[in-house]
Order: sequence, then C-alpha cells, then structure tokens
Amino acid sequence: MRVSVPATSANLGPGFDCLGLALNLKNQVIIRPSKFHSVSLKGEGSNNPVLKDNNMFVSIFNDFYNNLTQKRRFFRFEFFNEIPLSRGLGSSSAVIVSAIASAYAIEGIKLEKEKILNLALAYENHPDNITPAVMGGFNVATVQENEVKFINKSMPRGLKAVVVIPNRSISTQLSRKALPFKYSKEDAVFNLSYSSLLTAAFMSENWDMLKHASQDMFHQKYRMKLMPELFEVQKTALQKGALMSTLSGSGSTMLNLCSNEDSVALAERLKEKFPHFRVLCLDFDNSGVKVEL
Ligand SMILES: Nc1ncnc2c1ncn2[C@@H]1O[C@H](COP(=O)(O)OP(=O)(O)O)[C@@H](O)[C@H]1O
Ligand SMILES: N[C@@H](CCOP(=O)(O)O)C(=O)O
Repeated sequence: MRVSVPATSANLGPGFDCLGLALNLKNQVIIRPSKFHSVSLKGEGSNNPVLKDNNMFVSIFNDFYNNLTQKRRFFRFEFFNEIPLSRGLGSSSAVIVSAIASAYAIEGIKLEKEKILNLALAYENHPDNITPAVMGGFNVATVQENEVKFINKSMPRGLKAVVVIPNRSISTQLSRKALPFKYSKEDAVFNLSYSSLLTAAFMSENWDMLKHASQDMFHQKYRMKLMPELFEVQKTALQKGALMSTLSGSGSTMLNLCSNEDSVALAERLKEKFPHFRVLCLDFDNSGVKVEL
C-alpha cells in the first residue's frame, strides 16, 4: 500500500490559523506486512536518527492500528520524503494525516476525508495545515466543537508557487512563542478585513487583489525577525513579479505566488540573490491525501 500527502502553506499572510493551500511537494510511504518492524527513509530527514528510531508517523500509525484491530502485527515502512522538516511547509501535518489514513487503509477500511481531518485534530489543533493536507487546494477552516468546518476550492493551473526555503529551521512551537499574548482592536480589525478580502480574492480568482489583501499584523513581523533576511526575500519577490509574498506557516519558508509566465524569472532572481536558500517552483496540489492499495 502506498500513501501520499502534500506539503501545505498555512496562514497566507493575514489568515492566521485559518487559511492554507496544498503544494505539489509530497511525502510518500509504502507499507508492507513483515516479520519484523523496519523503517527505511529517503529524502528529507533521512540523516535524522530520530526519524528512524522514534518516528512520529510510526507511533501515530501504531496507536490507530492497535486501537482498531487489537492485533500486534509488524510492518515495513518505506518513506520517501520531499517535505523539509520545520520549514513551515506542514511536515508534521503530513505525517499525522498520512499515518491516520494508512492505519485504516491497511485494514481495508475506507475512511471519508472529513473523518481523517477530524481525527487529525487530536494531534494538530490548528486546522490551516491539516485541511489542505487532507483535501488539497485552497482552504478556509476553523474548529467548532472539535470538528473542522471548512470550505475548499481547487487552485487553477495558471499560477505557481515559488518557495524560498532557508537553510535553518524554525520549529512551530518556538515560532508561536514569539507572538504577542494579546492584540489591539486595530490589529484585530486589520487582520479580519484583510483575511476576508484575501479569501474573497482566492474564491473569485481575482489575482490582482492578492498583493493588497495579503497584509498581516498578527504574526509575520514577529516571526520574520527571527530570520531578518526574510524581509529582503519578501521585498525582492514583490519587486520581481510575485502577486503575494508571505511567511509560509510559522516559517522559515517564504511562499511567493505568481503567474506561470513570471515564475521562471522570479525563481532565477531569488536564486541569484539568496544562493544559500533553496528555491523551488511548484504547482499546487488539488487532491490531498491519496491511498493506493
Ligand atoms: N517525515 C517525517 N517523519 C517523521 N516525523 C516528522 C517528519 N516530518 C516532520 N516530522 C515531525 O514533525 C516535527 C516538525 O514539526 P513542525 O515544527 O511543526 O514543522 P512543520 O512546520 O514542517 O510542520 C519534526 O521535529 C518531527 O518530529
Ligand atoms: N497557523 C499555524 C501554522 C503552522 O504551520 P507549520 O507549517 O509551520 O507547522 C501557525 O502559524 O503557527
């Protein structure tokens, strides 16, 4: 059985903890019954011993599998990871979502996507990453009485995401600690109005509005100070054709959306100016988590 799940970019500027989209950068796992437990890792995280010995995917998978079947069976897990760890591209959501989907699928149980999403909430309580990881596309999501309420829309083919991935990680937990404890009424009204405008721009495909609507007072400036070069990445991206440039999730990646035509030039310019950062030109993912038996 093979399960794949896309990377995600959460917040999209003002939509703190509620907006997110899925990118065509994937983690895949192949799982086979085996006489012994074994793990092999390729790609991102393959030189991290913790991911071999104490893998979050394996422990979530085992929790669900054991609860579901009351059986103790061994599996071989082969991981092919494209999502960099702790760079604000939803690596932890990808693990949570794919582990839950796998535990049910290996027993032949077909789980609705909404069910996977709500089970994932126990491990990740903000819905802006888990929703696009499960559903794909652009998503507006909130949690009400332990259920994710969301609206999802496919992303069109005419846009690309040019992501700039720094060589240093920022853990989501630490990055949340950099945020203020309280916000003023002005900041709250600012983010409410920009987040609404940005959502309307995505839903109506009004791409010229992205530049205006992607402003934020809640989190980016506090987090980007942890890596001040990110302000320069944002400025360069906006000068060189990006329709919007925002911190991806809790950082450290910057997400730049642009038209297909502008994407190669924008990526080249960012590579030249920030040679120590990784620049990838990505399509969007509109499928979310996938299981192939
Ligand atoms: N491919 C993976 N396999 C196992 N665990 C992973 C993997 N990717 C991420 N993780 C877990 O998630 C943590 C990163 O979570 P977090 O800081 O929220 O980063 P991100 O912003 O990428 O979601 C890692 O320290 C690790 O525990
Ligand atoms: N809304 C969350 C999103 C965290 O995304 P991640 O990809 O960095 O885990 C936040 O801003 O903390």
